[in-house]
Amino acid sequence: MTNTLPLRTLIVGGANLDITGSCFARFVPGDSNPGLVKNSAGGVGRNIAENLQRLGMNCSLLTVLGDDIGQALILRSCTDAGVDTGPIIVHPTLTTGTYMAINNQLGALLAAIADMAIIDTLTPDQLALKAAYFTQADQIIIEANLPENSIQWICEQHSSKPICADGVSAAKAPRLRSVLAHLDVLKVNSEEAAAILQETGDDLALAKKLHAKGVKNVLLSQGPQGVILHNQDGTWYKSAIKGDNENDTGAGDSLFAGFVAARHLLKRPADQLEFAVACATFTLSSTASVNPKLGVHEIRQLFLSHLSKGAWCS
Ligand SMILES: Nc1ncnc2c1ncn2[C@@H]1O[C@H](COP(=O)(O)OP(=O)(O)OP(=O)(O)O)[C@@H](O)[C@H]1O
Ligand SMILES: O=c1[nH]cc([C@@H]2O[C@H](CO)[C@@H](O)[C@H]2O)c(=O)[nH]1
Repeated sequence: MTNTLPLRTLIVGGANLDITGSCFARFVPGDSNPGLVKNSAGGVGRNIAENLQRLGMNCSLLTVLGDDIGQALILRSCTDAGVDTGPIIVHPTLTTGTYMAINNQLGALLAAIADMAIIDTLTPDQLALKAAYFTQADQIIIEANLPENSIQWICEQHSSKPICADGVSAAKAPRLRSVLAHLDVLKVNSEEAAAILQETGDDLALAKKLHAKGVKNVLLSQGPQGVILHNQDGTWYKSAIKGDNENDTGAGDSLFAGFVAARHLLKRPADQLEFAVACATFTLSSTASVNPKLGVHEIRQLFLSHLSKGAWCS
């Protein structure tokens, strides 16, 4: 099997400096907790780009960075992975997006703050300056960090290309509400699905409603429970894999990227979902927001050795 997917993918979205503090012992609110604080490159769009590139796709990242230390870290992370940074815009005064997360001693998120004012400058006018990257792309990935009018602009201008989207957070996911009918794949968790639909319900019911609103493939992640895929051909479930959980951050981004890549690597939806879950598990075992050791070969060896050769596309 070849591990190179020739598809040129343009990812438009956020890039952050992730500052993650993990407690050594039980978290005590209102006090200083001994622990480990780590900086890593993050942001949903950037994470997806790095994951996809490491899985063999040909990725360009369109985001906006400040002229600061975050820029250097993020550019290096992309370059190390092989992501094309050509479309990236540098803003002269605003600070690079920053995400500050506090994890408990098991690596699970307790609270986080996302300071991403800079991404509001990624307006349709700015995106239009990068027209060549949109034209060259075989598929486009967007996420809900983007301003709503930019999301709409991309979906209207490039409706002939497959567009996949990530809901990011319950606060931002509603920005995707008006473009659901344009989406080939939408990755959400339960809270994001409910926020888009403005109603609650069980996860399968939410996934079905998003599909009824025009999303072709709904990927609804359920944390430690696993994930649901729903499309016109049916519904698939995959349980999460229990493993060493170093850091929750980025598992969903890796799941999404794993699924997008797996659709070109594996024939059956059940296997594609299994590949995606394996990517999420692999990320959870890393202290960074993306596991730098990710690769198709690694996922295949560690998690999918039971699949026959015929399950793979080539
Ligand atoms: N505690 C866990 N144990 C095992 N697997 C997990 C755990 N938490 C998450 N996962 C895996 O990661 C996937 C994505 O997790 P989750 O549903 O929390 O995504 P998310 O809400 O988008 O998270 P994030 O915003 O941190 O990326 C799940 O579908 C599951 O496969
Ligand atoms: O509003 C946001 N919160 C968090 C993130 C990023 O999510 C990643 C984890 O899924 C993490 O890297 C953070 O920067 C974002 O891009 N926007």
